[in-house]
Amino acid sequence: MRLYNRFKYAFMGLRWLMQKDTHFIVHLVFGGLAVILGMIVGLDRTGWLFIVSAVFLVLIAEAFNTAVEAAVDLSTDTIHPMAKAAKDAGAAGVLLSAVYAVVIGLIVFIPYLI
Ligand SMILES: Nc1ncnc2c1ncn2[C@@H]1O[C@H](COP(=O)(O)OP(=O)(O)OP(=O)(O)O)[C@@H](O)[C@H]1O
Repeated sequence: MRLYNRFKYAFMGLRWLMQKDTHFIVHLVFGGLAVILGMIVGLDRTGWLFIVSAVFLVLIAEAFNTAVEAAVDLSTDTIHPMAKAAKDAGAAGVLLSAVYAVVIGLIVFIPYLI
């Protein structure tokens, strides 16, 4: 696939996530709030590295989880243990990334806020 097409389809995926996946929007809003808070408290270089990494990790996990959900829904419309396992594992990935982001947020921001 040509480089141009790869970017084109990736941006189509981003647009789809922003139109159809409310969880992705919620993560985007929280990520934006973390960035605004970072600007307000004047994060140092290391703080920005961790905050930006945590924000992107959550967005990436949500994007892959949504892809798994779409693929599962396409593959079956019946109740199946493997469909449940795939969706639950995807949700677990998002949960782990969100817990990581909260822990990083607390470690980075608490010293600035006290
Ligand atoms: N085909 C299926 N077979 C068995 N269990 C399923 C199936 N589809 C969904 N589930 C179960 O229901 C849960 C919720 O599924 P659902 O498709 O509503 O995803 P979701 O996490 O609510 O995502 P969204 O709200 O973005 O659609 C899954 O985590 C899984 O445990």
